[in-house]
Amino acid sequence: MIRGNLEGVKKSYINELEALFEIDLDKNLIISKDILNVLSRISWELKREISIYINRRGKIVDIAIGDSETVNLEEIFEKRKEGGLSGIRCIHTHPSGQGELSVVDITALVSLRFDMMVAVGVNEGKPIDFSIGLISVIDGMLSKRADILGPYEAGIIESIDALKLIREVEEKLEERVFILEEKAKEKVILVAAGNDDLYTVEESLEELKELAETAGAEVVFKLYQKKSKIDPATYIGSGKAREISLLRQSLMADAVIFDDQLSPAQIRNLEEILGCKVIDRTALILDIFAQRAKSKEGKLQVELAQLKYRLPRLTGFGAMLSRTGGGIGTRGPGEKKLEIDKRHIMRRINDLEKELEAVRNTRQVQREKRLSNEIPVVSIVGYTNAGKSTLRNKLCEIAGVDKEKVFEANMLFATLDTTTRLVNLPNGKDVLISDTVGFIRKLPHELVEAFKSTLEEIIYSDLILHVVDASNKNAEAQIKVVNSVLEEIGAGDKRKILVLNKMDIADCESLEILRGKFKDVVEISAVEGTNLDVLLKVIQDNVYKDMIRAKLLIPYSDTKVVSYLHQNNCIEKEEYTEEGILVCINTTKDVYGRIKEFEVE
Ligand SMILES: Nc1nc2c(ncn2[C@@H]2O[C@H](COP(=O)(O)OP(=O)(O)OP(=O)(O)O)[C@@H](O)[C@H]2O)c(=O)[nH]1
Ligand SMILES: [Mg+2]
Repeated sequence: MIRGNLEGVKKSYINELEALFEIDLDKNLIISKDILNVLSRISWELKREISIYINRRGKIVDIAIGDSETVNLEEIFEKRKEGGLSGIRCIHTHPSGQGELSVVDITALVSLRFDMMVAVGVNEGKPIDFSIGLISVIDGMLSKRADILGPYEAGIIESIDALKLIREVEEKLEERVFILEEKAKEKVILVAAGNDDLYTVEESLEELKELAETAGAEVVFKLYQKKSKIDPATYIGSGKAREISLLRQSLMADAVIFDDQLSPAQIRNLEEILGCKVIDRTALILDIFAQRAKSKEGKLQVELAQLKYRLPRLTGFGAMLSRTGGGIGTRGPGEKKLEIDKRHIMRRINDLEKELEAVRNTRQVQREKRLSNEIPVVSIVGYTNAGKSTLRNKLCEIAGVDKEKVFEANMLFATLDTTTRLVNLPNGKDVLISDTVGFIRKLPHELVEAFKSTLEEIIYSDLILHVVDASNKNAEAQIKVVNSVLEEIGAGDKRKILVLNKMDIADCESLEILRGKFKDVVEISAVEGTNLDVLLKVIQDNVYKDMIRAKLLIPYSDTKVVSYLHQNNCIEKEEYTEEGILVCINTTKDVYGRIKEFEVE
């Protein structure tokens, strides 16, 4: 619909202007010459200004006849970032006038935060010249002033890259907009598609909602499409995408989050259609990890994963958004901003890999030291929020040798760094218990890869405690996910104990089902400390399963061996005789293997 002062305007002109809505402009152009010619001719005939409003995708969103003051512009605006540009540019004619911006034009520009304001001088029905106004950025914020380019000759209008000019403004804004976004929660729409697998689509969306909220977003709508075939271009069908686009505008959402990993092309296409930031499940999880990572190693790993994820996605619109977007899906580790230059990124990836390699070597050394101590290592693994950290802390509380606590919280991925503590078993022997990062369905491959050095701890452990939130209705599916991640990292064959946690709040029915499906489970409540003595005993039985009892005679020239045995806490009796020290030990195969030459009957 054409708006404004239509009094006495011939129907043919209206029709001609209306036909312009059908044209898809090159989004980089301020406006095409063809359209400008039409506007100039009609404007000249009517002796009235004509304004045309174009969004970032090159779509004409409104056309108005008369002064810009006579139309309500607010209605056509897309909701954009607080403190940022509106996403709409305005091009208007000055019939029998100059292509210069008037005070009214500049006021409209700064108060409505247009991407740009362009005035075109028209004479004898033809465009003559034009000027461009862009809001000046002062101290990282949009000011009340404008920078004016031109006037230029109308003929060159197609040679100017409009998006480039807009981006330059936004780049200067970047920091401020980022801060503003951190305060205001981003409104997001969640979308899932596909068939039910382990989870139903609804359950999957529920989990995505928790993830989105963990990342700091506000979910304004959830929708799903049950579909067996995924559209290679747009993931969901393009009709559905257009539907979401309208929904997004009416709900004023800032981003749409998809419950899957999307290809770079899918993200680009969806951003085009939806006109907003598109975040996939991987980017979302990476974002949460970026917020959580505390240790140097954790940060390095997350940054590496993010860069590897972003590298193939740094083109076109996406690249621009990743610079100006801020907020969910684009947060970097720490305060650091990601650079868009691919070469920079490759270099950074290279450096990170080297740094991580060094960290990995240190871990290796620590591990070897630990192995030579022969203290068995027990890794606690499980789905995120299963209660791993709570259990580790509780075990330390009742049997710990050192007491430093691990962060536990009712949120996803509270723990990112593996932490290891010494716990004393009922038989007086020690085990090292390490808490690990939680697993999740569709764990991004980039993360598994980057977190290898942390996850390697699991491969080298003697026993795995697989903690399950028995109160979660998806417990069984979560068990499967954890098992498949364990397979993926090469820990599939490790000795495992299934620990059903949160017995205090689990309902009987689902417990029965779990008990029926999985044998040899230990049922506990980490919070209430129920059955932890049983768990410790089970750990002991497993870790010290292949214990060997032996009697040794160690000559006084080899007292080092005795200290070694002491270190490993395996001496049951010690007696000083004339020939040497007589000791009875109860120990693991490994320790036994090292000292068996001293065995006596
Ligand atoms: N009712 C009940 N709540 C529990 C129990 N164990 C843990 N929780 C709660 O579950 C939430 C998650 O506990 P965490 O120990 O942080 O879980 P986690 O597995 O370490 O989670 P991530 O580190 O995020 O992967 C917390 O709010 C705990 O208080 C339990 O036995 N019963
Ligand atoms: Mg934890």
